[in-house]
Amino acid sequence: MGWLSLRRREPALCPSSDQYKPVTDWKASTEHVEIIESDYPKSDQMTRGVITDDQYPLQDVTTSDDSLPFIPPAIVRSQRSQISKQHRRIWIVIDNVVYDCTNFIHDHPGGDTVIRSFIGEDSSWQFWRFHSRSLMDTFGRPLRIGRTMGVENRFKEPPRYVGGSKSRW
Ligand code: HEM
Repeated sequence: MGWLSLRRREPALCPSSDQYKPVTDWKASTEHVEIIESDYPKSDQMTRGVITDDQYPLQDVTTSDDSLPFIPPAIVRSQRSQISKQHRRIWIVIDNVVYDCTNFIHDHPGGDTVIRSFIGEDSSWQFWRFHSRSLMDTFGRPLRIGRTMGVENRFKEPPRYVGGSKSRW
């Protein structure tokens, strides 16, 4: 992995004319190489999308969001395409925190369909339309399994108009 840049060679002396002649060919050189840990699940996880309970356990409610273990976005998203119900984890993302609703979904007062429609996706703004912070602390916090980055919301949040000006809340 790295940046590949096209760098122009230094002008070469042309023996016939004793003048510098611009060289027009371009040489590719690797300017910066860095090894980063792959964001992608290992190939067997990628094809099967199978996550076991003990791989990403529920986290203690006293753990701060910042200290939660990082779950690569590709692993979070892979739950969406996991068709085997037996292996599918019902993970949703709210404000870059991953919640495992696999067991909770059956008790969700808003029904299971809404949560199911966000498996492996961000549902932040939709969540905050129906739940308060204290509700999140009581019912959501115990479902946290990790934090992530770059998992997107499929829907653009419609603007809210408060007192004549646009507001998110
Ligand atoms: C961490 C995940 C979630 C938790 C812990 C959770 C928890 C709850 C709780 C406790 C209620 C009852 C609220 C009350 O009685 O005032 C509720 C209602 C509801 N939830 Fe969730 N929820 C979650 C995710 C979602 C998501 C992703 C949606 C999708 C938008 C959603 C939509 C709703 C709806 C529509 C209701 C019914 C609201 C009403 O009847 O006024 N929830 N949820």
